[in-house]
Amino acid sequence: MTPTLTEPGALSSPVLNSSLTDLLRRWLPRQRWYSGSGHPITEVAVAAATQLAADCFHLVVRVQEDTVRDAAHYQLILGAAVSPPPRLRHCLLGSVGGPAGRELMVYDAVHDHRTAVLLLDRIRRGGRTGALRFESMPRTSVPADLTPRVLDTEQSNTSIVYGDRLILKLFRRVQRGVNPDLEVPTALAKLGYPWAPAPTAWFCTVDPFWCTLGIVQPFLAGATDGWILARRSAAEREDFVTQARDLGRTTGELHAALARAFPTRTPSAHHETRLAEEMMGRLEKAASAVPALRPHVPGLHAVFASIATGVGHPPLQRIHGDLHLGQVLRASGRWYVVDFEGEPAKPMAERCAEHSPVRDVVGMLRSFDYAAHKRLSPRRQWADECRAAFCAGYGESGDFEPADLPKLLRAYEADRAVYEVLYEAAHRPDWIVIPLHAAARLAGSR
Ligand SMILES: Nc1ncnc2c1ncn2[C@@H]1O[C@H](COP(=O)(O)OP(=O)(O)O)[C@@H](O)[C@H]1O
Ligand SMILES: O=P(O)(O)O[C@H]1O[C@H](CO)[C@@H](O[C@H]2O[C@H](CO)[C@@H](O)[C@H](O)[C@H]2O)[C@H](O)[C@H]1O
Repeated sequence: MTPTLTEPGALSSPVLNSSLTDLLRRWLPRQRWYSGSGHPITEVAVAAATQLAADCFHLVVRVQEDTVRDAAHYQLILGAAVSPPPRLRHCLLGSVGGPAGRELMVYDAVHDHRTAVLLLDRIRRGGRTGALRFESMPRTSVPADLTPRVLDTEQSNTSIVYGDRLILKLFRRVQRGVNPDLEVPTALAKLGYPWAPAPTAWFCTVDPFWCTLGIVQPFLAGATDGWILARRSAAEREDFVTQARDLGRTTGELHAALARAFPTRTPSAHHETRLAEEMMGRLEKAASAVPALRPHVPGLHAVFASIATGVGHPPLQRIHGDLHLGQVLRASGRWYVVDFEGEPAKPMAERCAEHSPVRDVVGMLRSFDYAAHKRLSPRRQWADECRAAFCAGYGESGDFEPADLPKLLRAYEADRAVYEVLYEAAHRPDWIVIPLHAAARLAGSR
């Protein structure tokens, strides 16, 4: 019989635990979805473990980084075997000492199709396994026997597509509470809003705290994401104005639906002063982490200061929170919006709070800028046309005309570019030139 990670006491044995956490300390920072600060990891600990199968464990691990105040938690599903099949070679973490002195190879079992099948089956049946809770929407059912494939797109989490009918997103960095990617589309579906796939099922844990771990939605087969479409169009010098205007309209409609589904708030008298201070604070932090941003600090400060005296602000409301071309899918001549998780690096409470809808507008404006950047394709005019068309479309269905709020738009765009500088520094240093270029433009340095 194959010894496994799950033999009684094996995972909790100090030997295995320490060799597993040593492996994790090296493996985690290399994962695309790891959202560390760049500081060295000082401690990794298994915060909760649930056995899913004889050779497969669901784990929540706590990761503490040097000089970072709060530890982060990540969801992992790990398998272990004395000699895993070659198809799992690409997702091996390394070996740990197993029971009876035998070496076990540990792998990221999310990439094992047996685990993917097991997970969907577990979700389909509902109920509990240890600390895990599996739930479905009333009057929905999850089909059985769908063939899984792990998506290989660039993403912050890990998604598995089942038979081109369902998509399961497994959140990697998890935070206490309901994830807005479950909360928001569920509330939109209750209103009958059709342009965000409605969750079919989900699962959560109660250990080490209550949090959403994964959601299942219908898969929009044949859909293409906006980033691919826009990049293709920019590279081939094709017109994207009609799609951009339609996307603006979709964003305005989305905000109108969100304002019906959740409370809205009139900004206080001091809102813009506080907002300008927050933006300056984020800029200071980013500039101390990324020296290349420093020359633009005075110019960006002036941009933020320009809103501090009050420029008139639309009501605050729930928003998408991380809207860009990769979050919209074109299917049957319509745009659909996905991924309501917000900026993954922000604390959950902040992501679930009311914000300015202008933030989503500039998210998309920045995305057109990315798609047309000369590193990718030299088309400034293409971006300007798309940005104008998007704003015009937004004005047709949203509560305000973006073009009427130039100072606010510029300040929010600069704030988003500052976020992107940090994001690229952490994940794609080769791309940092794109938001740095925007920071320079917005600061008036070029
Ligand atoms: N319902 C869906 N139908 C088809 N494709 C989807 C669906 N939801 C997400 N995707 C695809 O999966 C990718 C990653 O999903 P997303 O929710 O953005 O994950 P992450 O938060 O990890 O970045 C998207 O860019 C999109 O291409
Ligand atoms: O993984 P998420 O989709 O939640 O968002 C994160 O990753 C995005 C990149 O995959 C990042 O978006 C940035 O790059 C895009 C092109 O790849 C561009 O269209 C966006 O405008 C730009 O912000 C996003 O910021 C980040 O939160």
